[in-house]
Amino acid sequence: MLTALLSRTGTGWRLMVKAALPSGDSRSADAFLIGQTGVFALLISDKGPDFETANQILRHAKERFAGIPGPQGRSLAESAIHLAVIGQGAGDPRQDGVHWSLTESSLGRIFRRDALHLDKRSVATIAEQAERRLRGYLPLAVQQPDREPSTGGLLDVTELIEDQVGAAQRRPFDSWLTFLHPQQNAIVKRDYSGPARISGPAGTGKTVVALHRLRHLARVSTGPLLFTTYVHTLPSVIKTAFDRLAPELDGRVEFTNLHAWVRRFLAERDVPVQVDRRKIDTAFSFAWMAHREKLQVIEPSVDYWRTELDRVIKGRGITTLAGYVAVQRRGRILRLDASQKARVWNLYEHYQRGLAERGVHDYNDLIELGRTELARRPLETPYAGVVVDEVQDIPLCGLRLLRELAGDGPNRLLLVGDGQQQVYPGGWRLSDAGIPVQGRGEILKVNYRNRAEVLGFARRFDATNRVDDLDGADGIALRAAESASEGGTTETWRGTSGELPGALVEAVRKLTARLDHSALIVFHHKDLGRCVEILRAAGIPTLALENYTGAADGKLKVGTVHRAKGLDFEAVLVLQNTHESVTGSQAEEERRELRGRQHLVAATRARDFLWWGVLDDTAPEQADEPAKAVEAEEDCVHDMPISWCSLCRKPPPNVLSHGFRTSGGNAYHNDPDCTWLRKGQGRAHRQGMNVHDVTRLAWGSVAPGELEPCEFCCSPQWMRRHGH
Ligand SMILES: Nc1ncnc2c1ncn2[C@@H]1O[C@H](COP(=O)(O)OP(=O)(O)OP(=O)(O)O)[C@@H](O)[C@H]1O
Repeated sequence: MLTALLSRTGTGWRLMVKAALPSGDSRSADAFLIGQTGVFALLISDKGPDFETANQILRHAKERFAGIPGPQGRSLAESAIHLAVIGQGAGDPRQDGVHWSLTESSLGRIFRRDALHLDKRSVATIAEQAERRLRGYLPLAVQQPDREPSTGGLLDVTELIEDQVGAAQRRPFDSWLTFLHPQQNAIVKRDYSGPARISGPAGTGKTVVALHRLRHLARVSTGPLLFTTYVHTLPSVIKTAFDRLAPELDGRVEFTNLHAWVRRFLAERDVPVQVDRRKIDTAFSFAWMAHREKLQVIEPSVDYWRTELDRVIKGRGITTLAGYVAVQRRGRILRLDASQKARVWNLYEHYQRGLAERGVHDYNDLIELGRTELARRPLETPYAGVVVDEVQDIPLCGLRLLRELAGDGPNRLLLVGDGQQQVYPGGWRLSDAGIPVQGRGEILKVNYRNRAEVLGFARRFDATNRVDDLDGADGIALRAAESASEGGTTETWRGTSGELPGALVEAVRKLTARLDHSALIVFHHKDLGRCVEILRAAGIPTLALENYTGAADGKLKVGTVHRAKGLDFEAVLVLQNTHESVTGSQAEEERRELRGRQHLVAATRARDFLWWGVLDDTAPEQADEPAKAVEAEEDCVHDMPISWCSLCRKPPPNVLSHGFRTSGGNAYHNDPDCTWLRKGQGRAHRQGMNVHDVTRLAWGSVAPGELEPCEFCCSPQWMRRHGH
């Protein structure tokens, strides 16, 4: 056994062995092995230690290695220290999450190159410190023969192993796996008597700390653990990172998004639930048709009112008009008096009837069903800990559910997020959800992700925080974050749709980062379609962010900011579209705030390089060019239905062949037969336009009259801007 360990010292591993073996001291390790995969306290024993002994040996190891300084004022994290028991009778190598059980033949797991956490310099620094701190241990190493290319024996074997794992070896070191800021280190182990909150600006390591803490909780508790978030793409990427941090905890922590968790829970309990996006949209469209006139005089945007239903009324679990009248609508700038709220309530009731008639639930209903079921019969095996990341985007009803799921016990609930990065509308106070965090709020301030140049660029965005980061107290803005790394590059571009293909492809080609460590982020689906088409034509491989799991695949990641939040990439390209209405209304002010936060999120996804492109087709001299007219048609920025002819209730004409006519705020086809649908459908697909409802119509899932104009496209401003 010792020979096998000694042989590794020829490839940079450092070994320290107890001076007297057997020592009869069962509270400390027989040996320590330090290398690029971490620090291993080794116990040579055929019979695995009991839980208490294993913890004691680990504790001893952590005490000896605690606080070993690393780069940038950080110190060695406990997660870098492992206990491995090596003997004859080892079974499952990841037995109980506290120690690894290995035999001589499975010893190689320690040396696996797909889990490199430390560079060679850090290994040397830690070993030097360890030699000073570990009394009673002797450093041992093989004599290094002069390494001729033809040298035979042991080193050849290890070189062979290195060759086999060459690809994995080349990956960059994620130093967050082993070195944490003292404040981060403290949060990982802190005991919280109730729900706790980690806030702090983008890139300050909130998620990193949450993962270290999950690992810590897994070791000090026995129940299952849950990591959840609102975004459905994030959990799988975070799981990949967690597997690198704590490979021994395989399966102990569940990573899933909130809605997926509720769906699974309801399925297990045989609670019928029917969520159908199309039917939900249809129910809303009908309700809107019936009530829009009364609401448009307050605020013309259909989006605005849908958000009011989703995020305020249903998102906050309001079920009576009196409750709605009384509520403070956090995150909404436009004030509504009681009579205006009564009009909104009519819309809500109509919508609810629509859902019931169609036998469907929306996403808020799903959460409420989950809450009801949980109250009826709590979980048989409660979670030992629940971590909620990107908490700022979770609706209030979701927060309530998570609180009920986690319970009030110590260390049960950890809420992680940053109000400046809210990419969906709305707002809340933690106290609204009955979650008290006083005295258990942590704020991280050192940004480790973005190099100084990138951080400087992102700080320019005016991102108003509309959720409370510390239950009433203000959070820390990105402007106040400290920068941990120098350098970085930013580039900007501004141009028209016609110039975009050349500029975008050039920007991608110039990337020095690997394509799969890079991403393109946009803010609207139609820009996404446009960019993907450009990249496809240029032969650049892409992967939609919704399919990204953190695996390396050689492809550029592409998606909207909603899918990119919480992630980071070495290089990021962002495409902003200047097309925004300018009515100066309060609702628009809210949209502008939201956009500011979304811009901040997009910019802070970049570690080293940020390309910020601005698509601007509004230059007056270009307005009359025929080619631009097609672009104008594509310029509906909403995911809502595209414009409909007020006369025949069919989709809009292709502006080149038919054009619009407006009267009294309505839009009419110029084509008397309104044949746009038949002619335009294929074209719409090809152009990556907002074809959502064209397709719905073609599938027959809705009747023409059920759909509504996109208020943005049909707005007088839009018409004027595009010469209609
Ligand atoms: N202690 C650390 N040492 C080195 N790098 C770190 C450390 N903490 C965080 N980082 C780096 O910063 C990046 C951002 O960390 P993380 O995603 O946890 O930040 P965050 O605060 O959750 O960010 P956001 O709110 O923007 O999603 C990590 O991918 C990691 O590379």
